[in-house]
Amino acid sequence: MKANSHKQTINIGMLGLGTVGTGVAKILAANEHCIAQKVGSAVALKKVLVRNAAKPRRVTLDGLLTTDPAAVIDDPEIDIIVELMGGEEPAKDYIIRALKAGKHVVTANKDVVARHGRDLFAAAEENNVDLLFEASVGGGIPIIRPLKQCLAGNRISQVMGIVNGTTNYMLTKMTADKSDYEAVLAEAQQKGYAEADPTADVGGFDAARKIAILASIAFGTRVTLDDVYVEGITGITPQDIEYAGEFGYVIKLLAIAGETDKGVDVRVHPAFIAKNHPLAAVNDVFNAIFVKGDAVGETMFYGRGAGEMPTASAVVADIIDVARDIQHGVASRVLCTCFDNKPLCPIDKTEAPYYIRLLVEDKPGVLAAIAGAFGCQQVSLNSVVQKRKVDDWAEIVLITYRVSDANMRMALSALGGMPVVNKISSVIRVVGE
Ligand SMILES: NC(=O)C1=CN([C@@H]2O[C@H](COP(=O)(O)OP(=O)(O)OC[C@H]3O[C@@H](n4cnc5c(N)ncnc54)[C@H](OP(=O)(O)O)[C@@H]3O)[C@@H](O)[C@H]2O)C=CC1
Ligand SMILES: N[C@@H](CC=O)C(=O)O
Ligand code: NA
Repeated sequence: MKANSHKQTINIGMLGLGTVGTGVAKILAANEHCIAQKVGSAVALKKVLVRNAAKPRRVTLDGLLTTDPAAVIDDPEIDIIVELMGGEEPAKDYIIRALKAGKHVVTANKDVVARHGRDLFAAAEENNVDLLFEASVGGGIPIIRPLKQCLAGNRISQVMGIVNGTTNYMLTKMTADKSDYEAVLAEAQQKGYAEADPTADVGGFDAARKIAILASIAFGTRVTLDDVYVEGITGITPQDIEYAGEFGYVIKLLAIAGETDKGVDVRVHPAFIAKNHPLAAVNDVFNAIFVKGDAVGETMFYGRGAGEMPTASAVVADIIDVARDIQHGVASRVLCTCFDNKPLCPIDKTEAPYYIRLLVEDKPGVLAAIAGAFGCQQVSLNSVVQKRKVDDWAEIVLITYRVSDANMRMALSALGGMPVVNKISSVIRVVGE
């Protein structure tokens, strides 16, 4: 340890005291002694920015709350800014201001990292400070640090998993208890899993931000939110969940990134996944991320992907890492790792088997006509089921063999134009076959 850089107390300025901020304050207080042992000095909250200072809080932080961002960011005694406000602005502005003021930054904000990572890392590098964001993906699961450090000797070929706790909680309850969509979303919000605007969760954008961050690190090329193909779970119905079960699958919202010969494939969409696949057993708020490397082979990271204490666990670990760097007089050791500029694989070049549910006229020859429309686009049918009627229409459910997204779109467009087809109710990819 460099004697001249040793500090008695490392001061934290926190921006935000909501679900995660409250967890961080609790851990810093409860584990004060062992954190101090690990760092070699005290680590203390000095100021906390909130929007509404009069709001009741679940932690007592007498005299620390402020509604003035400058009182935190510009305080010369604050060493580390911990940003836990969420959203792109003003969070991005505050982070950049802090980095430019020579402060280290820890954030859980995937919105900012997924869209503005390049600017943030440039500012951190220019000012020779740390920028850590372990909580931004997978909540309490270690995944950023493993990818950047523990697996740094590998060429990573695939990262795939469940990275949104809210939707996994919802799909689990909708599958196991046949719970109503709106009711389970409200439960996930009440438990502190959902984003301030939960359309980011159910629309797939939260998972898209996370897979953009993971893909950037895994493949060493900048992937932003705008590069990710996104479908959420808003169209998933109890009928789809039931049919999935009958065919031997469960429905999960998957985030997938792979380096292929067509480019870097990065997408988020609901998927049928076989009941015996390890991801099928990842339930409730749990997340799991598979990473495949050329040396290590397959690894899987599993744990709670959202919620107060698991997320705060990752934030506090980052704070400890930065505090150790401060005590050792080092910084910005592992910043941006996007050394390449790789092309992206367009979604229409990806391939999968598909589950399709549609309503058609209930008369002879219709099934043959539908099979013919698929056949014209090289889509072969693996299984076809007709189980019930909806009003006067026959509900047909089918699973195709593997086909390109482009061919599937053309087949669906042809089907949509057929007079015997009333409605294409659902189209969901099958993954892991
Ligand atoms: N919740 C979770 O499970 C996880 C969250 N994250 C990320 O962590 C971050 C925080 O999430 P979470 O704790 O759930 O969010 P909350 O909405 O619970 O808390 C946000 C906090 O920030 C404060 N705040 C928001 N905007 C401003 C502003 N403009 N000026 C001052 N204060 C502001 C709020 O103040 P006030 O209290 O006065 O309203 C509140 O204390 C987000 O980036 C989120 O994506 C990451 C992983 C998991
Ligand atoms: N809303 C997010 C919170 C953690 O990132 C989720 O549900 O996973
Ligand atoms: Na994490």
